[in-house]
Amino acid sequence: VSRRADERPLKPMGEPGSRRQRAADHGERSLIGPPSGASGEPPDRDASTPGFVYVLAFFSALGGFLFGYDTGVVSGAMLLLKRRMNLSALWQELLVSSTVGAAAVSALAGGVLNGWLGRRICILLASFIFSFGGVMLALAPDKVVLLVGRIIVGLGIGIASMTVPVYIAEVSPPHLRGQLVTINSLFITGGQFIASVIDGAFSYLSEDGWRYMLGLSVLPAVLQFLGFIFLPESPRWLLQNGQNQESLQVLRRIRGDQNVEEEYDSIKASVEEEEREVRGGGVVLLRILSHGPTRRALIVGCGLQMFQQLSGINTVMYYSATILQMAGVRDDKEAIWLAAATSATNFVFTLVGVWLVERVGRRKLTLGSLLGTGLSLALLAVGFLLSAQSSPPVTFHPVDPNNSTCRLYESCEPCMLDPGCGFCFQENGTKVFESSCVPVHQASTDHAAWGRSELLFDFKEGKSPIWAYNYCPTSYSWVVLMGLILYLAFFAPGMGPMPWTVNSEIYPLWARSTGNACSAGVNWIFNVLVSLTFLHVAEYLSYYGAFFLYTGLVFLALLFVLGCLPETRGLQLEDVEDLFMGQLCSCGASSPTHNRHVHYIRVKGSNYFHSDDENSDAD
Ligand SMILES: O[C@H]1[C@H](O)[C@@H](O)[C@H](O)[C@@H](O)[C@H]1O
Repeated sequence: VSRRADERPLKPMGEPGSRRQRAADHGERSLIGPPSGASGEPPDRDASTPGFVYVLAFFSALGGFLFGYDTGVVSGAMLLLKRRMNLSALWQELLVSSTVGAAAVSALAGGVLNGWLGRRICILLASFIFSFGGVMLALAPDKVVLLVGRIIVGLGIGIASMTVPVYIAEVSPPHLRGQLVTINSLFITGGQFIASVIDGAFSYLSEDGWRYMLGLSVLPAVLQFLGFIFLPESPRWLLQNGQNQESLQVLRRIRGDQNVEEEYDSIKASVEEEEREVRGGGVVLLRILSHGPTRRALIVGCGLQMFQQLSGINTVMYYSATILQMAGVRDDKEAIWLAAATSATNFVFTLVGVWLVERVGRRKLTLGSLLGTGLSLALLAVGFLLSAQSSPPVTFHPVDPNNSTCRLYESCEPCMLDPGCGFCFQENGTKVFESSCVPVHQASTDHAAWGRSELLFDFKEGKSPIWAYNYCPTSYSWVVLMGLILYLAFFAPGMGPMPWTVNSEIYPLWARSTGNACSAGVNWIFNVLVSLTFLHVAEYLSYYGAFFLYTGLVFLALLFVLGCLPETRGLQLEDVEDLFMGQLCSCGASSPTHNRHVHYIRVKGSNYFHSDDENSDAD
């Protein structure tokens, strides 16, 4: 009967019996020859990390770019498409959410594909799917082909979203892993930013602009496909699949003149031990659930991804245009460019995350980010609350031919929360006058169903009324705007990238594909849930209520991370499992590397560690 791993006590790294020690023991039997770094001096990591690993990270992260581009570009494309193809609200919703839905399905299926075909083939497959879907979208003759294209692109995004972080984590040296995996998230937000710029640039081409917007993603997809024809498979996957020589060759290629023997031994020992421990096969997910440390890792991984989406990032990104309209930006074109500024903020602050991840570690970065995100959400909510309390009254009640609900509202707030109505008003400086609540046009939310000319009749010459759909004019918009900027500045370095980074490193090799598939699936499922429910939540709780709700969820996330997220910085992937040996919610407190950054050096078959205080800062 095999020993249950969750019954094993938590062992400090380097103690006899830890993975590291087992790897060192295994090293004594190594066939590869004496280690080159056995002098007792820590290896000069910066000098010996070859550029090739950055090339690998770049080509892989193009998958992140496509993820960001394809999810980001659709809002701008939809503005043109809904007019060109006369799309109903249902079709618009379908075209937007089908991609995210398809990504959820393919991320879940990606686990099996990853284990079976390997990371490299999966990335090749994803870039092929992206290219094919992109061509289809660019040439689409009608909305049905568009829908099929969007689903195909979504399938690519799902596979890429779970494979790329795993691949980067598996090829990176431990001291750079966090930074390189976080670059994938940087590429996601970079993709969203470029998409918003492309949306802005091509919005002037009202005829065919959407074809360029949707089709341009083919370029990075083809670049990634070509690159990966020449790039190697992950050495860890190769070893797991018995291709030992190939694995060693790849390790030598990606580590340059560094000593690869210890890493090779460590992976090999880990694979062998896993084979013994998880002998018997069966469904990997069931094995994960019945094995304490991996079950706990899965809870942490999925919890992080769930809370990332429950923090409302995609609502805030999507809603930024409306927030800007509240702040007085009334021109459509100007709003599009300012929305690009929002995604630029998200991008720039993700860069801060790349810089911080190896300096402060995943845990502190996530905690700090959550704290700031929660406070910014509260500020956003207060901004919306103040705006609601000073909501301008309806002063003009035109006769409603259809007796719609719009005629019942006395102020802008309930009127704008009703998806069937909009607020029509005149403005003198910040003073609102001659305002009414009228039904929105069935085909487009850009104008009212009727009554515009009737209203115009009453208004002063030369001044046309402003049509506000989804927002109310307010003098507290600056509070909301500040909340928005602070939100992005805090979310982007931590809660944006860390769920992806942490998931790429917390599972043992046998559970890595499935663990990442599940957590990426959770991310996509909550992405759909939050974006589809936002307007309904706002209808019941009002905007400030919705943002207070997100604030509460971020507070829960903070407790979750505080209790359950261990620090993985600087550890070899094979050692991370040891962090989950203890109780789930003691991870933060009992992490063996807490306040201690372990650095191992092999000396003639035995090992010891240098602490951070000595000479091994990972910067
Ligand atoms: O990490 C990413 C990033 O933060 C994006 O901005 C967001 O749109 C995604 O949903 C998220 O997974």
